[in-house]
Amino acid sequence: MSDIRAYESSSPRIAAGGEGEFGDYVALLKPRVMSLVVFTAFVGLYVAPVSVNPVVAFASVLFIALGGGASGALNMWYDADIDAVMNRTRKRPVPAGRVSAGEALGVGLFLSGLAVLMLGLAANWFAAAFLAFTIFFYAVIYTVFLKRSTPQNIVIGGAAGAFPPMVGWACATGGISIEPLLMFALIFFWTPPHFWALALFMKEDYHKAGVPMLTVTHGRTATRRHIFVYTLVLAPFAVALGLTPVGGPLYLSVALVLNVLFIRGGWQILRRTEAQAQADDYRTEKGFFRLSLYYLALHFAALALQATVGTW
Ligand code: HEM
Ligand SMILES: CC(C)=CCC/C(C)=C/CC/C(C)=C/COP(=O)(O)OP(=O)(O)O
Repeated sequence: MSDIRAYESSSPRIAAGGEGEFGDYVALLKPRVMSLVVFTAFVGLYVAPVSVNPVVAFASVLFIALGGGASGALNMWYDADIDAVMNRTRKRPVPAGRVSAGEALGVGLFLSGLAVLMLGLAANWFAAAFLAFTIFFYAVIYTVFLKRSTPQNIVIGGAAGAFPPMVGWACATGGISIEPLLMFALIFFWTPPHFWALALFMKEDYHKAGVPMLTVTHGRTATRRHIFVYTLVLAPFAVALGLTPVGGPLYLSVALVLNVLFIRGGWQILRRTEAQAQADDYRTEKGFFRLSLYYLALHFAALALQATVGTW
């Protein structure tokens, strides 16, 4: 029996079905995380060198958002057993018994199908197929296979979160080129420091749930080293994007400042001892996690602004 089915049958409220309210179904779609995913998809579409009918653009972003949300519901269906154990996630609708696992699966599958179909009709079938692949990557490759089996889970799984700007670009152009590939690289190499910073101050959660996050398998010192190395690997991709046709002086200046700050943050994380971190309740690590969110949002905001005022 899979973990999730074992969990469902041991939980009568879940097996019997929940009494979810509208807000619970919205929570299934992980709206806060997806907001940044959707923003990167929008920017991918917006900066593409093809003018898109505003209605088509709006519909495309809406259906990408729906697909992203659907993949979140599928993740919550499969991960209900893990989510029930971790403090951060135990109040989610499925582990808390407000929505049944079956319902989460149904919502996830239905919205995935709807989003892919509608994106195909609104934009093009290449973009729709790419969206379908992205949902599959997050809900199946990351959630089902990688998350529980390897500390490289989020490194490889991070690709799912890095695809949306490519999907956005594909909506506008019907294809892919170097600019969306660099946007992909920007998110792909950003994800490990983003997540491992959080894992540093939430290690107990993952340990309890038996999820092989790097902090659990290799310890915090190794995780600190990994974070710093990724900030170094990330910077050239972020800056290189500014040298492509979607770049310009504004983006480049923002990227330079953000990458200096991010590398400095990674360096501070590296230099900290566990005793120091515990003494101030992981203040630096929490600050670095917050910085990671600004880092990505501001890169994409700068790209959009650059496209508005004019690129190279
Ligand atoms: C495999 C890749 C990733 C992992 C494992 C990961 C993990 C996490 C976790 C565990 C949180 C904690 C807070 C929460 O539950 O809300 C979080 C927060 C967040 N993540 Fe990620 N993340 C990943 C990729 C991404 C990507 C690609 C984006 C956007 C492009 C993103 C955007 C966010 C945002 C905006 C938050 C803050 C949510 C809030 O306000 O609470 N993450 N991430
Ligand atoms: C368009 C489309 C399909 C987008 C998908 C984008 C995507 C995969 C974003 C990654 C999101 C994310 C928060 C992963 C968290 O890992 P987790 O699920 O292990 O986190 P948890 O512990 O909070 O459940």
